[in-house]
Order: sequence, then C-alpha cells, then structure tokens
Amino acid sequence: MSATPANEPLLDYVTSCALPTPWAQFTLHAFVEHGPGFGPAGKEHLAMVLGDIGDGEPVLARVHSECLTGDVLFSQRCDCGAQLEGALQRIAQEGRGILLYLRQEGRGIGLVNKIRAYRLQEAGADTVEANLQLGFHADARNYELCRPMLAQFGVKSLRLMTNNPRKIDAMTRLGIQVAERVPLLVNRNAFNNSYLNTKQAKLGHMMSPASVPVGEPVVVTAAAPDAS
Ligand SMILES: Nc1nc2c(ncn2[C@@H]2O[C@H](COP(=O)(O)OP(=O)(O)OP(=O)(O)O)[C@@H](O)[C@H]2O)c(=O)[nH]1
Ligand SMILES: [Zn+2]
Repeated sequence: MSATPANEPLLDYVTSCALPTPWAQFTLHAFVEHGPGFGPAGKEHLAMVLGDIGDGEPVLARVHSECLTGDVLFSQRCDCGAQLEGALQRIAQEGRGILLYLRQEGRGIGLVNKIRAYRLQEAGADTVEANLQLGFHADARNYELCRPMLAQFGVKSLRLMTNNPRKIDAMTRLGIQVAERVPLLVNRNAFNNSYLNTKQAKLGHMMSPASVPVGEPVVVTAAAPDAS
C-alpha cells in the first residue's frame, strides 16, 4: 500500500507484527523507502504503536533518529538509548502512543561518519564542529517521512517527546500539529555532559541542567515550545 501523494517521499507501508517489550505489547509497523528524497532507496523505517491513535486526539509521540551506538550498544556518549527507553515507557504508562524509528543514523551522516566524528571529538572538537570538519551540516536530518508515516495511522496532532526545537519546527512545517512538547530529559552523565551542553548551546535544545533518571521523563503541559 503506498502512502505517497505528489511531492511526498516515496514510502511503502509493508506489514506489521506484535512486538512485546518489557513495558507493553506494541504493534511494530514496517515501511520501506524506495525513491529519491529523504535517503538511499531501500531504507527500512519503523513505527511502534500502542492503543487507538487514530481517534483525532493528540497522540503521545516520539520521533527517534537511529543511534546504533546508543540504542543498541549501550553507549553513554549520548542520551539516545535512555530517550528511546524513556519514550516507550511513557507510551506504555499512558497505554496510547507512537514511536517513529527513523533510519537517519548520526544525525543523517551515517554510522561510520558518526564514528569519524566521535574520533574528532576525542581530539577536542564538539559534536557540531566535528560534523563541520567532516564536511557535513551540523544536523543533516530530514523529517519528511513523518508525514506519510503518521498519515498511515490517521495521526495529525502530536504530544511530542523531544527537547529539540528544530524537530518541532520540522513537524509544523510538514503540517503536523504539535499540541504539546513533552520534555525527555534522561541519563545526563559524565560521558555525555558536554555533548548535552553543546546541543543546548549550539543546536538550541531545551535542557534543564538537572539530571532525571532513566525511565522517568519529565512531563510538562506547555502548549507551545519555549526557549528555556
Ligand atoms: N553526527 C553525530 N551524530 C550524533 C552524535 N551523537 C548522537 N548523534 C546522532 O544524533 C541523533 C539524535 O539526535 P540528538 O541531537 O541526540 O537528539 P534529537 O533527536 O535532535 O532531539 P531529542 O528529540 O530531544 O532527542 C541520532 O541519529 C544519533 O546517532 C554525534 O556526536 N555526532
Ligand atoms: Zn546517540
């Protein structure tokens, strides 16, 4: 089944299965990208869905960019793995929500280039400087796929778990309403502290200096993203 109106990235919805996790049994939906635009053809993207999300009410959502080192290999250099876990726990607590797992590793530069960037960071560069030294943008991600992926489930409005104002802007530009921002502040530690500070200073991430334990994302009910 295709979800590709004119000018939309070419994305096929393929199939789904049950996905039991430690927190809830989600339904895992598989998409394949097969055309120009967002990334290389053949990339596989995922949505994890819980509950009735097509009823028109804003949906608790996480738009998660792939981070193999953090999501799978337990890296403490970033907060990705803890954010993934925290988001799924939060959706499970509410019994309703969606997590889009976008295969844009390394903020869109790919896994090997991210490891090159880590190497430069070990020589003193910060996360933004390292990307620039490698000839990439600070953040090379593209969120266009979110529109057909969310449309597949009839989702038009999100309660978006993120600290990234650019992600909120990107959703809004795509015509996806962000009814609420839900901060996702997890796992600040000695290894990722300066990385998180750089995200706040150079990429505009909305961070509290306080550490919040894994699995306990702070939730506020601000109607719109703020600059704090
Ligand atoms: N190039 C590069 N990518 C990184 C680095 N650290 C993490 N990433 C990637 O960054 C992406 C996650 O982006 P983040 O900036 O951590 O967070 P975000 O998704 O923008 O914002 P949140 O919604 O608040 O989590 C994943 O694709 C990671 O692989 C790094 O040092 N360099
Ligand atoms: Zn990461």
